[in-house]
Amino acid sequence: MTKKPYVISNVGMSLDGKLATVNNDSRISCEEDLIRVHKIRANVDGIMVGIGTVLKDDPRLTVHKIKSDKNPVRIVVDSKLRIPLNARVLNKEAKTIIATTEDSDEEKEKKIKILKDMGVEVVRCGKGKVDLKKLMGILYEKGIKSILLEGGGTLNWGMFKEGLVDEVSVYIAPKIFGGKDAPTYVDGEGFKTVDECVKLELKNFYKLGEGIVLEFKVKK
Ligand SMILES: NC(=O)C1=CN([C@@H]2O[C@H](COP(=O)(O)OP(=O)(O)OC[C@H]3O[C@@H](n4cnc5c(N)ncnc54)[C@H](O)[C@@H]3O)[C@@H](O)[C@H]2O)C=CC1
Ligand SMILES: Nc1nc(O)c(N)c(N[C@@H]2O[C@H](COP(=O)(O)O)[C@@H](O)[C@H]2O)n1
Repeated sequence: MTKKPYVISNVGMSLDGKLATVNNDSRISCEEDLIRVHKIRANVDGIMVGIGTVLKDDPRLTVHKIKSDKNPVRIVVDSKLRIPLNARVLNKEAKTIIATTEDSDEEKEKKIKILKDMGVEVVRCGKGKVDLKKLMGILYEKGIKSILLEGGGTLNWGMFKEGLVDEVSVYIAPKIFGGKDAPTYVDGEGFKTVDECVKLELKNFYKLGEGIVLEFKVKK
């Protein structure tokens, strides 16, 4: 495989592995944990989320919980180019790359032009859905050598399935959300057998606020 950025996957989840409640309330991390996450943000070249997260959370994806003179590049994986033009991730606080497919129609080409005029970079790879392996190679060539992957569950699945995640850190809040339709840390279709699944090596764990942080290396 061509060179790729080092990818750290981070989420805040309930004890039952949910990223949000069935009504999409995703206020899981305590303040101490958000500060921990922003320290990671300040030390990576890129922060990546899926369009589902942008549509539901309208995140800023900047370093705003701690002082930092640098904001990483924001990367949104958005196969069908659903990003609203007023999304906060498109503001001027940091550079933004939208990764979309090579699929084309008149409306999509118009939107790409508007995004480019706004100063947003659009990268195209894959058909039907974004080719995440190719995307990683493209981002590496652009100088993005490390990425904090901040979800959601669909993009996390895509990244784990393709073997693109190197490190995992999760904050587990002592809460149970329940709900079979509530988003989980890793959604998608899932691995069929334990043999196929992603294996992790526990590196560190500690109590933070009322929850716990777990840190793993992905076994390759
Ligand atoms: N508690 C936490 O730490 C976090 C919670 N969330 C929650 O997660 C939920 C959003 O998650 P999802 O709806 O799953 O959306 P998502 O953020 O995972 O985005 C999914 C989108 O990724 C795009 N995509 C393109 N190529 C792909 C590929 N090859 N593989 C996978 N995805 C690809 C598709 O356009 C797809 O619709 C929200 O409820 C949000 O609040 C999100 C991030 C962190
Ligand atoms: N670490 C963590 N804990 C939670 O409880 C969360 N809900 C999230 N969400 C992620 O952070 C993004 C919000 O970023 P901004 O503060 O707007 O910069 C959100 O979109 C999720 O990716 N993370």
